[in-house]
Amino acid sequence: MDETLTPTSPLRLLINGANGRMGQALQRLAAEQPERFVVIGAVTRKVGQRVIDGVPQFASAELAGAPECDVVIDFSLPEAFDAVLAHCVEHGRALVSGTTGLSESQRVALDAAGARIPVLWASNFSLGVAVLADLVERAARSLPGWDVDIVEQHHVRKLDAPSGTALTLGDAAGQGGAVPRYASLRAGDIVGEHTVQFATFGERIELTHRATNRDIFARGALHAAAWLANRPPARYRIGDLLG
Ligand SMILES: NC(=O)C1=CN([C@@H]2O[C@H](COP(=O)(O)OP(=O)(O)OC[C@H]3O[C@@H](n4cnc5c(N)ncnc54)[C@H](OP(=O)(O)O)[C@@H]3O)[C@@H](O)[C@H]2O)C=CC1
Ligand SMILES: O=C(O)C1=N[C@H](C(=O)O)C[C@H](O)C1
Repeated sequence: MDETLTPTSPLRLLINGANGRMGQALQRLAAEQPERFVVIGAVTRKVGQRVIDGVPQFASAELAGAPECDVVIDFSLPEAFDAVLAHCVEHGRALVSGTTGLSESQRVALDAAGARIPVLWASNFSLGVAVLADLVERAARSLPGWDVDIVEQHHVRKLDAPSGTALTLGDAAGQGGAVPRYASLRAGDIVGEHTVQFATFGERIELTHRATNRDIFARGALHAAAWLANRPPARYRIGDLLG
């Protein structure tokens, strides 16, 4: 029988931070593709608010009681991260996380979890930023001695600064030998803008990514979940997903 014709069940997702901006976008986009995804649980501190039809809700404090799923998707805050990571490790569940502002010890725990579960964390799930990071590394390598500055702009409700993406772009510049500086602006409803500026006497290069809709991040995370399900335990990165 042609395996491409074998019907497959939709991927069962548990969403952590379900009432947040990203949590809501994830549930809406998953519901638009019922043949690919089913949200079997929304984990939230606010059970009963912004209920999405047919999605069972679970209190954040009772994460342990959440049902069996294929992948947990977490877009929350550092305060909520330890519990969701521990839950995934304890129950052997694959984890996709985009939560930024993690501490050094949380990053160490994330890396260590890769020995037990498939886990993919990324500061930015857009294709454009993945390409930008590559361009930044190449530019930094080609422009030794230039000043490298990263300017990020986000909506006023964003709590962490510099953004996770800015730090990722800074790491890319660092791979190319630069020592970047950061500037952060919080204004209005800006979804996310990152400029990496390379400057020297008499000339300047600016590489900019502008996100105009956070659905790009949610789509990327759903794509990552489908990719991660059933992979062996490891600490995966966005580059693994993109090839
Ligand atoms: N990697 C990427 O591509 C992207 C990453 N992000 C990151 O994702 C995260 C979420 O962003 P966004 O959705 O805009 O933020 P929101 O503030 O809208 O949502 C965060 C949610 O996390 C949950 N939460 C917060 N504190 C706690 C806590 N102490 N215990 C349990 N749950 C908690 C809440 O869910 P509830 O209300 O349901 O309880 C809250 O609504 C941020 O770290 C942001 O930087 C954002 C966009 C893209
Ligand atoms: O909080 C946000 O909104 C975003 N956070 C991520 C980050 O910290 O880089 C990704 C994106 O820029 C939106």
